Amino acid sequence: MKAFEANFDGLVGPTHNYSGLSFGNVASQSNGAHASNPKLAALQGLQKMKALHDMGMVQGVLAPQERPDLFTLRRLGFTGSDADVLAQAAKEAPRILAACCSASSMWTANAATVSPSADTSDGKVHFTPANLTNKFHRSIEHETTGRILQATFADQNYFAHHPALPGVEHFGDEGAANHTRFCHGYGEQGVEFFVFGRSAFGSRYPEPKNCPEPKICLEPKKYPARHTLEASQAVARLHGLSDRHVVYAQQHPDVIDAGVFHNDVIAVGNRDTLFCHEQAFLNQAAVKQQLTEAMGGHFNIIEVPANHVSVEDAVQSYLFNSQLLSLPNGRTLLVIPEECKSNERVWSYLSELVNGSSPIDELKVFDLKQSMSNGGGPACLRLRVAMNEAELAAFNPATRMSDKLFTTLNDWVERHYRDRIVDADLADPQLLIESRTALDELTQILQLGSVYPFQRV
Ligand SMILES: N=C(N)NCCC[C@H](NC(=O)CCC(=O)O)C(=O)O
Repeated sequence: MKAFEANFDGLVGPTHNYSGLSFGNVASQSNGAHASNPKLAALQGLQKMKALHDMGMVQGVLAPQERPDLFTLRRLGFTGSDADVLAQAAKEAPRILAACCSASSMWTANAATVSPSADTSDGKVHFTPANLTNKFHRSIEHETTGRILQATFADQNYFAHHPALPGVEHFGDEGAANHTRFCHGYGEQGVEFFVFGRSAFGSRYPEPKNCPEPKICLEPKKYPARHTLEASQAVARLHGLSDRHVVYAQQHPDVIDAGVFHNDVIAVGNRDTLFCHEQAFLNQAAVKQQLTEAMGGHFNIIEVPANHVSVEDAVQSYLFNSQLLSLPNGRTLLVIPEECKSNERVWSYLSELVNGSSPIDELKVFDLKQSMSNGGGPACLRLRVAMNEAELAAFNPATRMSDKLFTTLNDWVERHYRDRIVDADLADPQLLIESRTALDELTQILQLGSVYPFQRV
Protein backbone atom coordinates (compact mmCIF):
# COMPACT_ATOMS: atom_id res chain seq x y z
CA MET A 1 0.00 0.00 0.00
CA LYS A 2 1.32 3.46 -0.87
CA ALA A 3 2.08 5.86 1.97
CA PHE A 4 2.55 9.62 2.15
CA GLU A 5 3.81 12.16 4.65
CA ALA A 6 1.10 14.72 5.31
CA ASN A 7 1.77 18.17 6.80
CA PHE A 8 -0.81 19.51 9.24
CA ASP A 9 -0.22 23.23 9.70
CA GLY A 10 -1.54 25.18 12.66
CA LEU A 11 -3.98 27.91 11.67
CA VAL A 12 -2.84 31.14 13.35
CA GLY A 13 -5.41 32.22 15.93
CA PRO A 14 -7.21 35.61 16.19
CA THR A 15 -5.10 36.76 19.17
CA HIS A 16 -1.65 36.26 17.57
CA ASN A 17 0.60 38.77 19.36
CA TYR A 18 4.18 39.45 20.47
CA SER A 19 4.53 39.27 24.24
CA GLY A 20 8.16 38.24 24.72
CA LEU A 21 7.07 35.11 26.55
CA SER A 22 9.83 32.68 25.55
CA PHE A 23 13.15 33.07 27.37
CA GLY A 24 15.71 31.28 25.20
CA ASN A 25 13.89 32.08 21.97
CA VAL A 26 15.83 35.04 20.55
CA ALA A 27 13.08 36.31 18.22
CA SER A 28 10.41 36.17 20.91
CA GLN A 29 12.63 38.04 23.34
CA SER A 30 13.52 40.79 20.86
CA ASN A 31 10.06 41.45 19.36
CA GLY A 32 7.98 41.49 22.54
CA ALA A 33 6.95 45.13 22.20
CA HIS A 34 5.90 45.05 18.54
CA ALA A 35 2.33 45.24 17.29
CA SER A 36 1.16 42.10 15.51
CA ASN A 37 -1.10 41.57 12.51
CA PRO A 38 -3.14 38.42 13.21
CA LYS A 39 -4.97 38.63 9.89
CA LEU A 40 -1.73 38.74 7.90
CA ALA A 41 -0.24 35.98 10.03
CA ALA A 42 -3.17 33.64 9.30
CA LEU A 43 -3.16 34.48 5.59
CA GLN A 44 0.61 33.86 5.33
CA GLY A 45 0.11 30.45 6.91
CA LEU A 46 -2.76 29.61 4.55
CA GLN A 47 -0.60 30.61 1.56
CA LYS A 48 2.03 28.05 2.50
CA MET A 49 -0.57 25.31 3.08
CA LYS A 50 -2.19 26.00 -0.29
CA ALA A 51 1.16 26.10 -2.13
CA LEU A 52 2.09 22.67 -0.82
CA HIS A 53 -1.37 21.35 -1.70
CA ASP A 54 -0.97 22.72 -5.23
CA MET A 55 2.34 20.83 -5.49
CA GLY A 56 0.47 17.60 -4.79
CA MET A 57 1.48 17.24 -1.15
CA VAL A 58 -1.09 16.02 1.40
CA GLN A 59 -1.87 19.11 3.50
CA GLY A 60 -4.13 19.41 6.55
CA VAL A 61 -5.24 22.14 8.94
CA LEU A 62 -5.18 22.07 12.75
CA ALA A 63 -7.50 24.58 14.46
CA PRO A 64 -6.18 27.27 16.82
CA GLN A 65 -7.11 27.46 20.51
CA GLU A 66 -9.57 29.49 22.57
CA ARG A 67 -7.66 32.63 23.50
CA PRO A 68 -7.92 34.60 25.78
CA ASP A 69 -8.08 31.43 27.88
CA LEU A 70 -10.69 32.46 30.45
CA PHE A 71 -10.85 28.91 31.77
CA THR A 72 -7.22 29.10 32.92
CA LEU A 73 -7.60 32.64 34.29
CA ARG A 74 -10.53 31.45 36.44
CA ARG A 75 -8.42 28.49 37.63
CA LEU A 76 -5.98 31.16 38.84
CA GLY A 77 -8.63 32.88 40.94
CA PHE A 78 -9.79 35.72 38.69
CA THR A 79 -13.55 36.01 39.12
CA GLY A 80 -16.73 37.70 37.93
CA SER A 81 -17.96 38.13 34.38
CA ASP A 82 -15.61 37.45 31.47
CA ALA A 83 -15.02 41.20 31.25
CA ASP A 84 -14.27 41.35 35.01
CA VAL A 85 -11.79 38.47 34.75
CA LEU A 86 -9.98 40.17 31.87
CA ALA A 87 -9.90 43.55 33.66
CA GLN A 88 -8.70 42.02 36.94
CA ALA A 89 -5.95 40.00 35.21
CA ALA A 90 -4.86 43.03 33.16
CA LYS A 91 -4.57 45.10 36.33
CA GLU A 92 -3.05 42.54 38.69
CA ALA A 93 -1.11 40.17 36.41
CA PRO A 94 -0.57 41.51 32.86
CA ARG A 95 2.12 38.88 32.10
CA ILE A 96 -0.26 36.08 33.08
CA LEU A 97 -2.95 37.63 30.90
CA ALA A 98 -0.48 37.82 27.98
CA ALA A 99 0.41 34.15 28.48
CA CYS A 100 -3.30 33.25 28.40
CA CYS A 101 -3.73 35.13 25.12
CA SER A 102 -0.87 33.64 23.09
CA ALA A 103 -1.66 32.03 19.72
CA SER A 104 1.40 29.80 20.23
CA SER A 105 -0.53 26.64 19.32
CA MET A 106 -0.02 27.72 15.67
CA TRP A 107 3.41 26.03 15.88
CA THR A 108 2.05 22.50 15.58
CA ALA A 109 5.53 20.97 15.45
CA ASN A 110 5.08 21.28 19.21
CA ALA A 111 1.52 19.90 19.24
CA ALA A 112 2.49 16.25 19.65
CA THR A 113 4.86 13.44 18.78
CA VAL A 114 3.53 11.21 16.00
CA SER A 115 4.64 7.64 15.29
CA PRO A 116 3.48 6.19 11.95
CA SER A 117 1.78 2.79 12.00
CA ALA A 118 4.73 1.00 10.35
CA ASP A 119 6.78 1.75 13.47
CA THR A 120 4.35 0.86 16.26
CA SER A 121 3.72 -2.52 17.90
CA ASP A 122 -0.07 -2.33 17.42
CA GLY A 123 0.13 -1.05 13.82
CA LYS A 124 -1.75 2.17 14.56
CA VAL A 125 -0.60 5.80 14.18
CA HIS A 126 0.17 7.05 17.71
CA PHE A 127 -0.17 10.62 18.97
CA THR A 128 1.09 11.99 22.30
CA PRO A 129 0.28 15.72 22.77
CA ALA A 130 3.32 17.58 24.11
CA ASN A 131 2.95 18.89 27.68
CA LEU A 132 5.20 21.90 26.82
CA THR A 133 5.87 22.36 30.54
CA ASN A 134 8.84 24.68 30.15
CA LYS A 135 6.73 27.72 29.17
CA PHE A 136 3.47 28.51 31.02
CA HIS A 137 1.79 29.95 27.92
CA ARG A 138 2.47 26.71 26.06
CA SER A 139 1.75 24.36 28.97
CA ILE A 140 -1.97 25.27 28.74
CA GLU A 141 -2.30 23.95 25.16
CA HIS A 142 -2.12 20.15 25.37
CA GLU A 143 -5.67 19.28 26.53
CA THR A 144 -7.35 21.18 23.70
CA THR A 145 -4.61 20.02 21.33
CA GLY A 146 -5.50 16.46 22.26
CA ARG A 147 -9.19 17.05 21.52
CA ILE A 148 -8.40 18.70 18.18
CA LEU A 149 -6.13 15.79 17.21
CA GLN A 150 -8.80 13.27 18.23
CA ALA A 151 -11.40 15.16 16.16
CA THR A 152 -9.00 15.18 13.20
CA PHE A 153 -7.78 11.57 13.52
CA ALA A 154 -10.90 10.04 15.04
CA ASP A 155 -10.99 6.50 13.63
CA GLN A 156 -9.75 4.27 16.45
CA ASN A 157 -9.08 1.44 14.00
CA TYR A 158 -6.17 3.46 12.68
CA PHE A 159 -5.28 6.15 15.24
CA ALA A 160 -4.27 5.88 18.92
CA HIS A 161 -4.20 8.91 21.20
CA HIS A 162 -2.36 9.20 24.52
CA PRO A 163 -2.67 11.91 27.17
CA ALA A 164 0.32 14.25 27.54
CA LEU A 165 3.14 13.13 29.85
CA PRO A 166 3.02 14.31 33.49
CA GLY A 167 3.26 18.11 33.53
CA VAL A 168 6.53 18.49 35.42
CA GLU A 169 9.96 19.53 34.17
CA HIS A 170 11.30 15.97 34.56
CA PHE A 171 9.12 14.98 31.62
CA GLY A 172 9.39 18.23 29.65
CA ASP A 173 8.11 17.31 26.18
CA GLU A 174 8.23 19.71 23.18
CA GLY A 175 6.79 17.23 20.72
CA ALA A 176 7.75 16.67 17.10
CA ALA A 177 10.12 19.67 17.04
CA ASN A 178 12.58 17.34 18.78
CA HIS A 179 11.63 14.22 16.84
CA THR A 180 12.42 13.11 13.29
CA ARG A 181 11.29 9.88 11.66
CA PHE A 182 13.66 8.58 9.02
CA CYS A 183 12.64 5.83 6.59
CA HIS A 184 13.31 4.31 3.16
CA GLY A 185 9.60 4.55 2.36
CA TYR A 186 6.90 6.30 4.39
CA GLY A 187 4.92 3.05 4.71
CA GLU A 188 7.96 0.98 5.79
CA GLN A 189 9.45 0.49 9.27
CA GLY A 190 11.31 3.72 10.04
CA VAL A 191 13.90 4.96 12.53
CA GLU A 192 12.59 7.41 15.11
CA PHE A 193 15.16 9.99 16.20
CA PHE A 194 14.53 11.75 19.55
CA VAL A 195 16.60 14.79 20.52
CA PHE A 196 16.64 15.96 24.12
CA GLY A 197 18.25 18.91 25.90
CA ARG A 198 18.97 17.27 29.26
CA SER A 199 18.39 14.22 31.40
CA ALA A 200 16.13 14.92 34.37
CA PHE A 201 17.19 11.97 36.48
CA GLY A 202 20.79 11.94 35.30
CA SER A 203 22.33 13.50 38.39
CA ARG A 204 21.69 11.64 41.65
CA TYR A 205 20.34 8.46 40.06
CA PRO A 206 22.30 5.91 37.99
CA GLU A 207 22.72 7.30 34.47
CA PRO A 208 19.76 6.31 32.25
CA LYS A 209 20.93 3.36 30.17
CA ASN A 210 20.71 5.39 26.98
CA CYS A 211 23.13 8.02 28.30
CA PRO A 212 26.41 6.58 26.94
CA GLU A 213 28.51 8.53 29.40
CA PRO A 214 27.88 10.78 32.42
CA LYS A 215 29.11 13.93 30.66
CA ILE A 216 26.34 13.65 28.02
CA CYS A 217 23.85 15.07 30.52
CA LEU A 218 25.51 18.49 30.61
CA GLU A 219 23.11 21.31 31.43
CA PRO A 220 23.00 24.30 29.07
CA LYS A 221 24.59 27.24 30.85
CA LYS A 222 22.38 30.15 29.77
CA TYR A 223 19.03 29.07 28.31
CA PRO A 224 16.68 26.28 29.43
CA ALA A 225 16.77 22.79 27.94
CA ARG A 226 13.03 22.31 27.54
CA HIS A 227 12.92 18.62 26.58
CA THR A 228 14.25 15.70 28.63
CA LEU A 229 15.61 12.29 27.67
CA GLU A 230 13.07 10.69 29.99
CA ALA A 231 10.19 12.37 28.13
CA SER A 232 11.44 10.95 24.84
CA GLN A 233 11.90 7.49 26.35
CA ALA A 234 8.34 7.61 27.73
CA VAL A 235 6.88 8.52 24.33
CA ALA A 236 8.83 5.73 22.62
CA ARG A 237 7.45 3.30 25.25
CA LEU A 238 3.86 4.58 24.89
CA HIS A 239 4.02 4.30 21.09
CA GLY A 240 5.32 0.73 21.20
CA LEU A 241 8.51 1.46 19.25
CA SER A 242 11.22 -1.18 18.99
CA ASP A 243 14.53 -0.21 20.64
CA ARG A 244 16.63 -0.99 17.59
CA HIS A 245 14.61 1.50 15.53
CA VAL A 246 15.00 4.35 18.01
CA VAL A 247 18.02 6.67 18.32
CA TYR A 248 18.44 9.30 21.05
CA ALA A 249 20.76 12.29 20.83
CA GLN A 250 21.43 15.29 23.02
CA GLN A 251 21.23 18.77 21.56
CA HIS A 252 24.62 20.40 22.07
CA PRO A 253 24.24 22.66 25.12
CA ASP A 254 26.22 25.39 23.36
CA VAL A 255 23.67 25.66 20.53
CA ILE A 256 20.81 25.80 23.05
CA ASP A 257 22.67 28.72 24.59
CA ALA A 258 22.91 30.30 21.10
CA GLY A 259 19.09 30.22 20.80
CA VAL A 260 18.38 26.74 19.44
CA PHE A 261 15.44 26.06 21.73
CA HIS A 262 14.13 23.16 19.61
CA ASN A 263 16.05 20.71 17.45
CA ASP A 264 14.14 21.86 14.38
CA VAL A 265 16.05 25.16 14.53
CA ILE A 266 19.35 23.34 13.77
CA ALA A 267 18.37 20.14 11.93
CA VAL A 268 15.68 18.70 9.68
CA GLY A 269 15.23 15.23 8.23
CA ASN A 270 13.10 13.46 5.66
CA ARG A 271 13.15 9.84 4.47
CA ASP A 272 16.85 8.85 4.35
CA THR A 273 18.32 12.34 4.56
CA LEU A 274 19.45 14.45 7.54
CA PHE A 275 20.20 18.13 6.90
CA CYS A 276 21.88 19.64 9.96
CA HIS A 277 24.58 21.95 11.27
CA GLU A 278 27.91 20.35 12.18
CA GLN A 279 27.51 21.55 15.79
CA ALA A 280 23.90 20.43 16.30
CA PHE A 281 24.47 17.43 18.58
CA LEU A 282 26.71 16.40 21.42
CA ASN A 283 28.96 13.57 20.13
CA GLN A 284 27.74 14.24 16.58
CA ALA A 285 30.01 11.62 15.00
CA ALA A 286 28.49 8.90 17.20
CA VAL A 287 24.97 10.17 16.45
CA LYS A 288 25.60 10.00 12.69
CA GLN A 289 27.01 6.49 13.09
CA GLN A 290 24.01 5.29 15.12
CA LEU A 291 21.54 6.74 12.59
CA THR A 292 23.40 5.24 9.63
CA GLU A 293 23.48 1.80 11.27
CA ALA A 294 19.80 1.97 12.24
CA MET A 295 19.03 2.86 8.61
CA GLY A 296 20.86 -0.20 7.35
CA GLY A 297 23.83 1.77 6.05
CA HIS A 298 21.83 3.78 3.48
CA PHE A 299 21.64 7.28 4.93
CA ASN A 300 22.51 10.75 3.53
CA ILE A 301 23.86 13.41 5.86
CA ILE A 302 24.16 16.99 4.64
CA GLU A 303 26.22 18.54 7.41
CA VAL A 304 26.70 22.30 7.15
CA PRO A 305 30.13 23.49 8.36
CA ALA A 306 30.34 26.39 10.80
CA ASN A 307 32.78 28.18 8.50
CA HIS A 308 30.03 28.35 5.82
CA VAL A 309 27.05 29.02 8.09
CA SER A 310 27.54 29.84 11.79
CA VAL A 311 25.06 28.73 14.45
CA GLU A 312 24.15 32.41 14.84
CA ASP A 313 23.36 32.57 11.10
CA ALA A 314 21.27 29.42 11.45
CA VAL A 315 19.28 30.95 14.32
CA GLN A 316 18.86 34.27 12.52
CA SER A 317 17.81 32.78 9.16
CA TYR A 318 16.04 29.60 10.34
CA LEU A 319 17.86 27.72 7.55
CA PHE A 320 17.17 24.40 9.28
CA ASN A 321 13.61 25.21 10.28
CA SER A 322 12.81 24.36 6.68
CA GLN A 323 10.55 21.69 5.28
CA LEU A 324 12.42 18.93 3.47
CA LEU A 325 9.83 17.46 1.11
CA SER A 326 9.72 14.55 -1.34
CA LEU A 327 7.56 15.89 -4.16
CA PRO A 328 5.25 13.57 -6.13
CA ASN A 329 7.54 14.07 -9.15
CA GLY A 330 10.42 12.52 -7.22
CA ARG A 331 12.33 15.75 -6.73
CA THR A 332 13.33 17.00 -3.27
CA LEU A 333 12.23 20.50 -2.26
CA LEU A 334 13.47 22.66 0.63
CA VAL A 335 10.83 25.14 1.83
CA ILE A 336 12.56 28.09 3.49
CA PRO A 337 11.60 31.43 5.06
CA GLU A 338 12.49 34.67 3.31
CA GLU A 339 15.05 35.38 6.04
CA CYS A 340 17.30 32.78 4.36
CA LYS A 341 17.41 34.93 1.25
CA SER A 342 18.40 38.08 3.13
CA ASN A 343 21.36 36.39 4.84
CA GLU A 344 24.05 36.32 2.17
CA ARG A 345 26.13 33.50 3.70
CA VAL A 346 23.04 31.32 4.02
CA TRP A 347 21.81 32.19 0.53
CA SER A 348 25.16 31.47 -1.09
CA TYR A 349 25.34 28.14 0.76
CA LEU A 350 21.83 27.21 -0.42
CA SER A 351 22.62 28.19 -4.01
CA GLU A 352 25.65 25.86 -3.98
CA LEU A 353 23.52 23.14 -2.40
CA VAL A 354 20.82 23.02 -5.08
CA ASN A 355 23.30 23.48 -7.93
CA GLY A 356 25.55 20.73 -6.54
CA SER A 357 25.14 16.98 -6.21
CA SER A 358 23.17 17.08 -2.94
CA PRO A 359 19.81 15.25 -2.62
CA ILE A 360 18.10 18.69 -2.50
CA ASP A 361 16.91 19.73 -5.95
CA GLU A 362 15.06 23.02 -5.44
CA LEU A 363 14.09 25.79 -3.02
CA LYS A 364 10.81 27.56 -2.36
CA VAL A 365 10.78 30.78 -0.33
CA PHE A 366 7.82 31.98 1.78
CA ASP A 367 7.12 35.22 3.62
CA LEU A 368 6.23 34.01 7.14
CA LYS A 369 7.40 37.15 8.95
CA GLN A 370 4.51 37.29 11.40
CA SER A 371 5.35 33.81 12.69
CA MET A 372 9.12 34.23 12.30
CA SER A 373 9.03 37.32 14.58
CA ASN A 374 8.01 35.00 17.39
CA GLY A 375 10.59 32.34 16.53
CA GLY A 376 8.44 30.11 14.33
CA GLY A 377 9.46 29.17 10.78
CA PRO A 378 8.06 26.83 8.08
CA ALA A 379 8.82 23.64 10.03
CA CYS A 380 7.44 24.97 13.34
CA LEU A 381 4.09 25.59 11.70
CA ARG A 382 3.52 21.97 10.67
CA LEU A 383 3.03 18.54 12.27
CA ARG A 384 4.10 15.65 10.05
CA VAL A 385 1.84 12.58 9.92
CA ALA A 386 2.96 9.75 7.64
CA MET A 387 -0.07 7.70 6.60
CA ASN A 388 -0.89 4.87 4.23
CA GLU A 389 -3.86 5.04 1.89
CA ALA A 390 -6.29 3.50 4.40
CA GLU A 391 -5.28 6.01 7.09
CA LEU A 392 -5.48 8.89 4.62
CA ALA A 393 -9.05 7.85 3.81
CA ALA A 394 -9.87 7.66 7.54
CA PHE A 395 -8.88 11.12 8.82
CA ASN A 396 -11.41 13.96 9.00
CA PRO A 397 -11.78 15.07 5.34
CA ALA A 398 -13.03 18.54 6.37
CA THR A 399 -9.51 19.31 7.67
CA ARG A 400 -7.79 18.47 4.37
CA MET A 401 -6.62 21.47 2.35
CA SER A 402 -8.41 21.97 -0.97
CA ASP A 403 -9.22 24.89 -3.28
CA LYS A 404 -12.61 25.13 -1.55
CA LEU A 405 -11.25 25.01 2.01
CA PHE A 406 -8.60 27.59 1.08
CA THR A 407 -11.29 29.99 -0.13
CA THR A 408 -13.52 29.29 2.88
CA LEU A 409 -10.70 29.87 5.40
CA ASN A 410 -9.43 33.01 3.70
CA ASP A 411 -12.94 34.43 3.79
CA TRP A 412 -13.28 33.35 7.45
CA VAL A 413 -10.02 35.14 8.37
CA GLU A 414 -11.01 38.28 6.48
CA ARG A 415 -14.33 38.42 8.34
CA HIS A 416 -13.12 37.65 11.90
CA TYR A 417 -9.49 38.77 12.33
CA ARG A 418 -8.05 42.10 13.35
CA ASP A 419 -5.10 43.44 11.42
CA ARG A 420 -3.42 44.91 14.50
CA ILE A 421 -3.04 43.83 18.14
CA VAL A 422 -0.98 45.51 20.85
CA ASP A 423 -0.73 44.50 24.53
CA ALA A 424 -3.63 46.72 25.62
CA ASP A 425 -6.02 44.95 23.21
CA LEU A 426 -5.64 41.62 25.00
CA ALA A 427 -7.94 42.73 27.85
CA ASP A 428 -10.59 44.01 25.42
CA PRO A 429 -13.76 41.94 26.06
CA GLN A 430 -14.65 42.54 22.41
CA LEU A 431 -11.55 40.58 21.31
CA LEU A 432 -12.73 37.61 23.39
CA ILE A 433 -16.14 37.75 21.73
CA GLU A 434 -14.59 38.04 18.26
CA SER A 435 -12.27 35.12 18.97
CA ARG A 436 -14.98 32.80 20.29
CA THR A 437 -17.35 33.71 17.45
CA ALA A 438 -14.63 32.90 14.92
CA LEU A 439 -13.70 29.60 16.57
CA ASP A 440 -17.31 28.47 16.93
CA GLU A 441 -17.74 28.92 13.18
CA LEU A 442 -14.39 27.21 12.53
CA THR A 443 -15.45 24.04 14.35
CA GLN A 444 -18.35 23.86 11.87
CA ILE A 445 -16.07 24.39 8.87
CA LEU A 446 -13.58 21.73 10.04
CA GLN A 447 -16.33 19.52 11.54
CA LEU A 448 -14.45 19.17 14.84
CA GLY A 449 -17.39 19.18 17.27
CA SER A 450 -17.18 21.10 20.57
CA VAL A 451 -13.42 21.02 21.18
CA TYR A 452 -13.18 24.35 23.05
CA PRO A 453 -13.90 24.90 26.77
CA PHE A 454 -16.38 27.71 25.97
CA GLN A 455 -18.37 25.21 23.89
CA ARG A 456 -18.44 22.64 26.66
CA VAL A 457 -19.84 24.54 29.65
N1 LIG B 1 10.64 25.61 16.76
C1 LIG B 1 9.43 25.18 16.88
N2 LIG B 1 9.09 23.96 16.58
N3 LIG B 1 8.46 25.98 17.38
C2 LIG B 1 8.62 27.39 17.58
C3 LIG B 1 7.88 27.81 18.80
C4 LIG B 1 8.04 29.30 19.09
C5 LIG B 1 7.35 29.64 20.38
N4 LIG B 1 7.31 31.08 20.51
C6 LIG B 1 6.55 31.65 21.43
O1 LIG B 1 5.84 30.99 22.15
C7 LIG B 1 6.61 33.17 21.50
C8 LIG B 1 5.33 33.74 22.10
C9 LIG B 1 5.52 35.19 22.47
O2 LIG B 1 6.63 35.57 22.91
O3 LIG B 1 4.55 35.95 22.31
C10 LIG B 1 8.12 29.01 21.58
O4 LIG B 1 9.05 29.65 22.08
O5 LIG B 1 7.72 27.90 21.97
